[in-house]
Amino acid sequence: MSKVKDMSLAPEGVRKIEWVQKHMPVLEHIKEEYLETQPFKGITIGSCLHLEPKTINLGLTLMAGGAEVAMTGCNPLSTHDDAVAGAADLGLNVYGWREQDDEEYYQTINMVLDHKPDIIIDDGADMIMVLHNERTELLSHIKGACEETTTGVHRLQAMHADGALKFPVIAVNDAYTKYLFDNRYGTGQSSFDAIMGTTNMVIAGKTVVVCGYGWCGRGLALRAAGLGADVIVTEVDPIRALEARMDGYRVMTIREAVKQADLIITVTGNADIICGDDFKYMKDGCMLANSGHFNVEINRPDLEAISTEVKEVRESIEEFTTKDGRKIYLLADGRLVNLSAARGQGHPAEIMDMSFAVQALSAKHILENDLPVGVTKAPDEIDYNVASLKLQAMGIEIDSLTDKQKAYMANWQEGT
Ligand SMILES: NC(=O)c1ccc[n+]([C@@H]2O[C@H](COP(=O)([O-])OP(=O)(O)OC[C@H]3O[C@@H](n4cnc5c(N)ncnc54)[C@H](O)[C@@H]3O)[C@@H](O)[C@H]2O)c1
Ligand SMILES: N[C@@H](CCSC[C@H]1O[C@@H](n2cnc3c(=O)[nH]cnc32)[C@H](O)[C@@H]1O)C(=O)O
Repeated sequence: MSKVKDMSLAPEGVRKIEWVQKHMPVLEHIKEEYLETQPFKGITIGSCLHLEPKTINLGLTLMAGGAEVAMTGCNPLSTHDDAVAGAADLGLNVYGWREQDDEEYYQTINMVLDHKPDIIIDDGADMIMVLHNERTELLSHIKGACEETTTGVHRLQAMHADGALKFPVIAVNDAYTKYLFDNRYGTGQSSFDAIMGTTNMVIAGKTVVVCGYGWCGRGLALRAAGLGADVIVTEVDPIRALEARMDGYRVMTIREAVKQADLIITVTGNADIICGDDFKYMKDGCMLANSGHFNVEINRPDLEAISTEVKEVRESIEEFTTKDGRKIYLLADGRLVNLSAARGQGHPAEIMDMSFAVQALSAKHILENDLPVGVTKAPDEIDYNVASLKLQAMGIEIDSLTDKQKAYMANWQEGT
């Protein structure tokens, strides 16, 4: 069963799915293995992930392993209508379309839950919240869940600390083969890809402010510098601020940074990073984008409050005219720009290959192990397996420790 916008888009969706499959060798390897071993026979898996070709390929991998798969999106703007039509054609249960309102967004989450999943794969924890708040009759059926992103992991950890979480969760985000590549290089590349595609503007010579120097912020700052920008970082963590400075960026408060910015990108996972009077200090023409979470990092109501007019001047670009006559541009409604902008394609396939390989292996790990209620990291074996398969696919060989080296490293007596 499926609910999508337009099934006539299926052939184009299938073409796009086939393209990413050529660039997701680790997931394809797992798919072949699952086809033989059928680890999910009799199991239903429900997912709430950005619905686009790479995610559909994860769904197909789980289906190849014997699962009944039901999927919906984790963001009202990130669904690709052709990819979901293609997914429905290929036998997945898929519910979603681009530009959902809040009601439709939660309706389609509930449609997935109607399949009575044994395992949940979430991105941002919205599906897990619906399960705990509204669909409590399904809780005892759930064997466990996998969470894709930093903010989702934080929400679930907070939930567990309150004693509210009712099943085990694997923090897929916290796997090395996820955050070191997806959050850093994925967000760095796909955000600029979306910003440049949306605005058709140059980055070289601009002052770009990156708010938050976590894994995503590091990737964004690196790409901004590589594209020729003058990069400013804002932080609240003194260690990360120091690291940003020694990595070569200017570091200052947001109030100072907004005065100099041509482009500001928030990526903190926190709310109100740009709010209130910050908008009053911005230069005419300043552009704002968020690559973090939801649409709360840039406070849109505060920007509206100082504006006399708001209009869409180009796809995914709104122009706010302030009372003092400046123009400020907000991209993709302040939702994560790399996925929500009409031109946002999300991370490259080679990157999602690793993130989704960790998802596919973690789902199997939940089934095969009696995990405690709480949030745990994916086991190291999964990480090393994914990294080794990725290196192999890239044609890269590395050395192994000799017995003499192993003995040396285990020995505490040998000195200078
Ligand atoms: N766009 C994407 O595709 C994508 C990919 C991965 C993660 N994410 C999301 O991006 C966000 C960041 O993820 P991460 O892995 O980099 O997290 P992280 O925890 O590694 O980094 C977040 C950083 O933001 C800083 N911060 C918090 N409040 C701040 C404030 N008021 N001002 C300045 N800095 C502040 C923190 O100190 C921290 O260093 C999360 O919401 C995550 O879910 C998005
Ligand atoms: N529901 C939240 C989730 C934040 S998305 C952040 C996650 O998106 C994931 N992501 C980035 N690009 C893609 C993609 O192309 N396909 C599927 N997931 C992606 C990535 O792994 C990251 O952890 C929101 O919409 O605001």
